[in-house]
Amino acid sequence: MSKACGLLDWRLAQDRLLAAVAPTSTERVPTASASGRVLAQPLIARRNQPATDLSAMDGYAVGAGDLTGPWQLVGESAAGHPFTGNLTAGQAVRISTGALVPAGAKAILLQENARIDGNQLSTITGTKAEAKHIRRAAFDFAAGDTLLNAGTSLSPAALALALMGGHGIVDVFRRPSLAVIDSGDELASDPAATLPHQIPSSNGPMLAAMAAPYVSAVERIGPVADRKANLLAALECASAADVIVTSGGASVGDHDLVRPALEEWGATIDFWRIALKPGKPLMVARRGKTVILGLPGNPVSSFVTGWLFLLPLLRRMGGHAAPVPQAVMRLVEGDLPATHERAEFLRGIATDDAVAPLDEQDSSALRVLSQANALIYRPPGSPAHPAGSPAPVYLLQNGGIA
Ligand SMILES: Nc1nc2c(c(=O)[nH]1)N[C@H]1C(S)=C(S)[C@@H](COP(=O)(O)OP(=O)(O)OC[C@H]3O[C@@H](n4cnc5c(N)ncnc54)[C@H](O)[C@@H]3O)O[C@H]1N2
Ligand code: MOO
Repeated sequence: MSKACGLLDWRLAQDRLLAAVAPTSTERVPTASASGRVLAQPLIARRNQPATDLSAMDGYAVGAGDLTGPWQLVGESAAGHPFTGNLTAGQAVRISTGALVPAGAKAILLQENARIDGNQLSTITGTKAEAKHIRRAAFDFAAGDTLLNAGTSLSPAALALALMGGHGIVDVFRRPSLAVIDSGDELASDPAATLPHQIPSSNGPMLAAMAAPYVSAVERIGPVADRKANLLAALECASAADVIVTSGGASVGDHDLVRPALEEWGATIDFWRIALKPGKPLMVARRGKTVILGLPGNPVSSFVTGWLFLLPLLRRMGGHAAPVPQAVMRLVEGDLPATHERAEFLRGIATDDAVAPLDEQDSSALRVLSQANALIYRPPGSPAHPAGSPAPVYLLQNGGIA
């Protein structure tokens, strides 16, 4: 735990948020459209793969005996059109990749090594038919094998595996619904018509885009004026959502009304303000089954807290077994200053073995955030970090989860 006075350690805050939620219900969806959905049950193979021995190459399946031939051609086994006879010694059939290896066949002669003369098949000198070109029945998996565990998110490969395992429909967790509220008198909804005292309201669309893979629906509300009555009306409008996320108005200023509005709305504040930079004014509250995340308004603070709290929350509610981002180690190209009471997530550009911190680390600097592909993690109370030594880094492209 950090030494921050009055500020909650960000990992404890994350644990506390996630410990209080669980997936609620499941649904059955066609596997082909279940990309990114999370399995509610272990996926057990319903079939052997492959179901029978198959050829791995185009060529000729040959019967028992001398693997250098010659053989007599007696038919063809094409993909989807098996040869139904039984090959005896000295016999062969034309075979294509993926076609069923006929009964009695012992090896495959590659097409490139074959010489054909009428019905007669022989090998090019120095070559022979080989058993290694046969894919054995059930070599990939057998009926009854556990292919994927509950809590696994269906990657494109896992989705293909589920189909190959005989599952046209999968049991998955329902995803939560989300409402996103932007608040602040200075926010303009039309970025092309922004007056000098205004700024475009970018957090809501950013958070909605980040959350999109993990939610059943997103409703965007606002921008909402800095008046408690308006915030109360916005919360009421969002009340059917499983998760409500607000941005802005979370700090200590006179116009930071999210906390009083939540309290008046009947929500219980779980915690407010954590030892995190950027992202100190994070607030977590509940009303009934609804979880409310109050994120800071600064765009980078909103992004970082969205990434560290909102996305893990949505993943956990959607049944994901590993909802939090995982760090990798990279050598830092450049000195980093000491940190104080707050843990810091610095924007950087990571390559295969190194990470370069970006110059501008202001919590409103969107240009640098959009250039970054990684967040460099600096624990609270860290001494200055010398260039060339390793630090934990969270890669942003894949949500930090391999
Ligand atoms: N006296 C103190 N002042 C501040 C503290 C503090 O502890 N004491 N904390 C600072 C920190 S850290 C942060 S982070 C910010 C967060 O403040 P709020 O969550 O109350 O956010 P706002 O004041 O409403 O806005 C901050 C900044 O972000 C812009 N913003 C807000 N909403 C959006 C949006 N939807 N899209 C784009 N940009 C948005 C807003 O215009 C402000 O520029 O407080 C510090 N202050
Ligand atoms: O926490 Mo604020 O998010 O440092 O800018």
